Amino acid sequence: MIEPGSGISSYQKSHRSSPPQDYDGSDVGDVGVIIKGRVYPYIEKNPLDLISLTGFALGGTVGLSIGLLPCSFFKNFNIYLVAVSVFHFLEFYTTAKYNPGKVTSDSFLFNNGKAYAFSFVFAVSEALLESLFFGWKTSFPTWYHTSAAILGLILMFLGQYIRTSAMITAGRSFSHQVKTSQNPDHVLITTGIYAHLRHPSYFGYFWWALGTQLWLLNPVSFAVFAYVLWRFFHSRIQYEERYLNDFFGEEYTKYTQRVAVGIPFIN
Ligand SMILES: C[S@@+](CC[C@H](N)C(=O)[O-])C[C@H]1O[C@@H](n2cnc3c(N)ncnc32)[C@H](O)[C@@H]1O
Repeated sequence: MIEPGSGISSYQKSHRSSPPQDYDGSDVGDVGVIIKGRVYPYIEKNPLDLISLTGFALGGTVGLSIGLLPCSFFKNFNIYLVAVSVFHFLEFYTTAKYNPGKVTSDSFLFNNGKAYAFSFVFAVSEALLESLFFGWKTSFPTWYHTSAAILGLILMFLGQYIRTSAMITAGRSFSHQVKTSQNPDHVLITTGIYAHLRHPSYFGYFWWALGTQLWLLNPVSFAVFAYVLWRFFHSRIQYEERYLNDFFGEEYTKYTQRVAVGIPFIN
């Protein structure tokens, strides 16, 4: 897990003996270093062998899922695997490009807790089991099966777009872990997608995840995801906003009065 900033820079922590002359000593956040005025990822938290293998596995999953589409009996499942792979790839890529001081191998967001892994296995199991036993899953017999799948696909595109836009807009103020102490480079973001949604990356993920279950025509997982994700984001937003109020005071309070969250029943 990423440690919160503690006043002494990550570079100083890891290179206590002799920093190079072009190191300007600034604390850029959690794990990055500044060399010649540019922020670089901290190498010890970015094992290149693991990162390249993860990239290969994600690319391989996309390639295989698309390549096997013609002989797949449940094509929505192949597209689902593509969407999940693209999601995990974009988590790392966007952090690496727009927030390099905080990128680590955890930025792929695979180590996201037991509940996350369990919900993936649950959704995949439901999709595959039902597709074996229920014809409606693969043949879309009525307009509402087709409409649910199309709505799911739209939510997946929209949710992914909004989540990635949020990470790009927030830049160095974004972190996968909620900050409980303010880093020197943490500024309040209220522009771009944050002018329309108060927690766009949560909004994006919430609707993306529900979209995947509509696309898979997974009624049980859809209900479970809706309940679990709503509860998770409800408490996470309350927790996160306590610290944002501490960091930014009245400016943040005014922002919360002006901009909504966009997840039902979360104010
Ligand atoms: C996983 S990011 C999620 C950001 C935001 N909740 C969202 O959904 O787009 C969590 C970090 O973002 C920071 N954060 C949330 N909203 C912010 C804002 N409007 N400006 C700056 N930082 C923000 C929090 O302090 C937290 O450490």
